[in-house]
Amino acid sequence: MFEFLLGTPNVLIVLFLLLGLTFWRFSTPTLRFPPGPPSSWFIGNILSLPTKSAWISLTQLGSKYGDLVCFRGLGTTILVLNSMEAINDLLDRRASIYSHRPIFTFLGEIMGVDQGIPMLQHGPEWRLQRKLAASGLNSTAVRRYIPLQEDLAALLAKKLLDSPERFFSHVRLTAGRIVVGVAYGFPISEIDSMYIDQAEQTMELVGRATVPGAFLCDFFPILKYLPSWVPFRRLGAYGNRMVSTLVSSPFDHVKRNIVQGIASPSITEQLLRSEMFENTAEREHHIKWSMGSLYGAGAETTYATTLIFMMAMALHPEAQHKAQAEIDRVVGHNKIPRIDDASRLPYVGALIKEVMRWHPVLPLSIARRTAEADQYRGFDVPRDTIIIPNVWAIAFKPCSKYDVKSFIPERFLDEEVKVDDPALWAFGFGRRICPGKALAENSIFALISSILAQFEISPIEGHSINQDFGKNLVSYPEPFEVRIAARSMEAVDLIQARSVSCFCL
Ligand code: HEM
Repeated sequence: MFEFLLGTPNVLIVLFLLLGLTFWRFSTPTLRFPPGPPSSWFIGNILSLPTKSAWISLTQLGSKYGDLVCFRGLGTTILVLNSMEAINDLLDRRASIYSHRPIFTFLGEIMGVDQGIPMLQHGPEWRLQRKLAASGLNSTAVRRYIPLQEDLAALLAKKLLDSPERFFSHVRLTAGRIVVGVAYGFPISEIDSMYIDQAEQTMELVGRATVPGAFLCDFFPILKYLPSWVPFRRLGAYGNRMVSTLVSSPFDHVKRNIVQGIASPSITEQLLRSEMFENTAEREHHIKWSMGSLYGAGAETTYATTLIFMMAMALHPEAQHKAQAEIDRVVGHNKIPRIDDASRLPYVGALIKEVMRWHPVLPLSIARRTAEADQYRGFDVPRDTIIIPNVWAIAFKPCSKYDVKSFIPERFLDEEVKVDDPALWAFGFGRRICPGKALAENSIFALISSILAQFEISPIEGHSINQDFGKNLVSYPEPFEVRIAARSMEAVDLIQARSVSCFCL
């Protein structure tokens, strides 16, 4: 688990553990904490906190202990929220207390990721960066990017036609292209060569750093002062350089394009051109980091959702065929739905909601931290408590009529049952709700409806579909194989013709 710390003298680790334990034991006044797994006097119950695929075990613990499950030890208190009611009460109605993020020493401080929106603490810098992002991502502003999203969906269709077996990498590239296109406006050829590869390598390291326990300095921040030759410090310095390049180079590129008069429309271009503000170094820093946050937050989630859709379609042909029949009937046979057709396609809408419910891509949302001590339902919640909104528990809340484990889009069309709409929980809560929600919803509709209209996804004969999922913060499917084939010869012609008419090439 602590592989990156190899080389650190073990005696130092033991010393820090003992110091932490002693401090924690004797510095906590008697408080009333929510229930949780049994505690030992010395180390509390923190070691019972599941790390991999934690959402499943935490949901099981929720059935035993209720909406609130508490873990304590090593100076840390973690409160898991297992219901919409508890999440809304705290993250929304008490947003001034519950909107900080946990402090990740390795990812945040050492790699420098804490300068962008998702990891910034609730305060003036975060507010400013969110405002900049919202100016280009609100539901009106994102209409500007509909042609780009529809073009990229068409290019994905062409790639799926040419080399269907490489669908993982095609979908990943498409999800990245959308976010980079919206944030910086580069043509596709430039995006691929100058951005995506480097972004993916950086995200790989970021993914490793979000696994709890991967870096001991997240438990004992004092370790960050160890000399720079210690392996995890060297890796951190390397990560810091990658993050810095990822954030700076596309921003500088847009600036140069503006000077040369060749910048395409994008959020960065719009912000830099704004006549209401002077582009001081400080404002440029805010824009650079606000835009630099979008790839990490927006590409993986869109990628994961599309892959989950593909797996679900191969496993549930009846739902796929109903959605295809609706598209053929409403939009027309051999026509690709436009994003503006979404409201006319209720079954496709329900299928997308079911994809998001069946396997939420951020099953534990993104954790928060309390800014001050609080009390809830008669329990104490100390300052700096880590809050985990377990949205998996909401997705899998038992339902009287439909099996929660089955893939049944109809549950969202049935007025007799009340199922919490993923639009209300999959994108987070309160002040920190996902600022990319409107863009993401358009992307997901464009990609999924285009694939449904033009392809048939099915299992490969003689092969079972691997249904394992990643266990990190963003949980996407492990490699699986499916057959992806054009629905007809007319569909092949349509895919060819549409892909050459893309303006973004
Ligand atoms: C299916 C797609 C997506 C899902 C499921 C998703 C979900 C989420 C969730 C759960 C959060 C945490 C909110 C909270 O703490 O309450 C979040 C934050 C965020 N998302 Fe998204 N997101 C998606 C796509 C996008 C896209 C396309 C963008 C941008 C282009 C984006 C940008 C962000 C940013 C910047 C944050 C940090 C907000 C903050 O900390 O204040 N997301 N997202």
